Parts: sequence; structure tokens; C-alpha cells
Amino acid sequence: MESAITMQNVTKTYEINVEKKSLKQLFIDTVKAKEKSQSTKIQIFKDISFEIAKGEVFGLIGENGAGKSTALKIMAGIISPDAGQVHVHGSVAALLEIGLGFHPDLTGTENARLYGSILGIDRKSMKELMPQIFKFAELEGYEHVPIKRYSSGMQVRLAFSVATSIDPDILLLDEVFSVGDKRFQTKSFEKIKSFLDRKKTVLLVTHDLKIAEELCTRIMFIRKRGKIEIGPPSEMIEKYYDSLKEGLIRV
Ligand SMILES: Nc1ncnc2c1ncn2[C@@H]1O[C@H](COP(=O)(O)OP(=O)(O)OP(=O)(O)O)[C@@H](O)[C@H]1O
Repeated sequence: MESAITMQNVTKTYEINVEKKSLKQLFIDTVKAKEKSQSTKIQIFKDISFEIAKGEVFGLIGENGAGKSTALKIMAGIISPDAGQVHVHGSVAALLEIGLGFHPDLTGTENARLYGSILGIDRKSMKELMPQIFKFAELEGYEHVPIKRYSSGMQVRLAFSVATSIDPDILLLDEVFSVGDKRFQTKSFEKIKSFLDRKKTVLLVTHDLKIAEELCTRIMFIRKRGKIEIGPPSEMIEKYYDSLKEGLIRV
């Protein structure tokens, strides 16, 4: 198996401030060199290891707050784990939040160019790609309109189109199908499947289990408190349903 991503013994903890202080109090504390306000730690993952093969559409499912986006952000190199190692083989394009990185006052073209440059695509190649980017996104005519005039669906379509048009080795998608209409969804599925045909790797966070089952080759089910299980889509989805049922019974 040729590996696209490996995570080895990864641990991730977030620190959150529990004490609410006014700005004035924070200033006084700083001047008096008082101890930092109280914080609490939440552990998302403890010592997790797994490998994603080249050519997989790998799904991440689990309840709200389980750590799906955190896992994706670690793999995209946006956040670092506290311990452990992450190895990524190939170029990565990440679509993590609606309009992530889009500047409201810049036009669609300017934002696409900026996004491309962040992903390491030179200006000339981006210029050549621009017509097909706007065509796939069904945004022809909106090239020079500021992003703040785009609907959230239009922004996602543009971001998806840029990320897929630059043809990365690994594509990370976080909940991109919750926006956009059915027809665009179908078109996006085809695009993802074409990635699969060309041995590219796609990582997909979704709450839509039908989409997960249709698209994924394997699924990682993240339980609360960071326990992970990886297996065939139908098996993992069943486990997720069972855990949701257990949760309801407890409530
Ligand atoms: N920057 C941060 N600082 C502190 N805590 C955070 C931070 N980012 C996420 N968290 C917390 O970490 C946990 C996991 O968050 P994450 O966004 O990874 O979950 P998720 O499974 O993607 O959730 P959802 O399905 O709701 O998007 C949550 O409890 C969240 O509040």
C-alpha cells in the first residue's frame, strides 16, 4: 500500500480559558504580573495512529465536537499535534470552512488567484485555469464581483472549484456538501470520483451518512473522547448509529 498520510502516536489537547474577565481586569492582571487566568485542558486525541492509502476517499464521521475537523486540520498542517508525527506525501488542498481565507472586498478572480498562490500555484497557471474554475463553479459573469456579494453557496462552489482545478494529490474537504444544491452536489461527486480514478486521495468530513456511504472507500468513526475506529463504510456507519442510539437511551 502506497501511503498518502500517516499519523503516528498523535495526541492533541486544547486549552480553553474558563474564567471570564473584563478587559480592564486583564490589563490590571498584566500590570501586576498576576498569574494567568485559569484554564482547562480538553483532550481530543490520545496516542492515535492510522494510515491513509493513496487513492482512497477516506471519510471522517462522529458526533459534534468529536474531533473530525481537528483531525483534518492536523493533516492539513494548520495546527500541530502536542505529540506524535504526521507524514503527508504529496501536495494538499484543503477546503475547511465556508469561504475560508476569502477576502470579502476582493473579487472572485482575485480571491481565486490568492487561494491558488497560497496553494503554491503560479500566477500564469492560475490565469489559464480561471475560465474552467468559474465554469465549473457556475459563476461565469461573477468573476469581477466582490466575494461579499456572493451567497454562501456561491463561495463554496468557487472554493471547491479552485481546490479541485489545481489538481492536488490530496484534497481535504470539511462539510462542503451541506451547502449547494443537489445538482451541484452530483457534479462535485463526479469530480471526487475522477480524483479516485486518477489515484488521488480525498479526505471527507461529513454528517451526511448517505454521502459518506456513497463516496468513501473507508471511514474513520471518531467517538467522543477521541477513540477512533476505521473500517468499511457500512460497518462504521452502523457503529455510529448504535452509539447515537445508546446516547439517546442514556438521555
Ligand atoms: N481552537 C480551539 N480551542 C479550543 N477548543 C477547540 C478549538 N477547536 C476546537 N475545539 C474543541 O475541540 C473539540 C473538537 O472540535 P472539532 O471542531 O474538531 O470537532 P468536530 O467533530 O469537527 O465537530 P462538528 O461536527 O461540530 O464540526 C470541540 O469540543 C471543540 O469545542
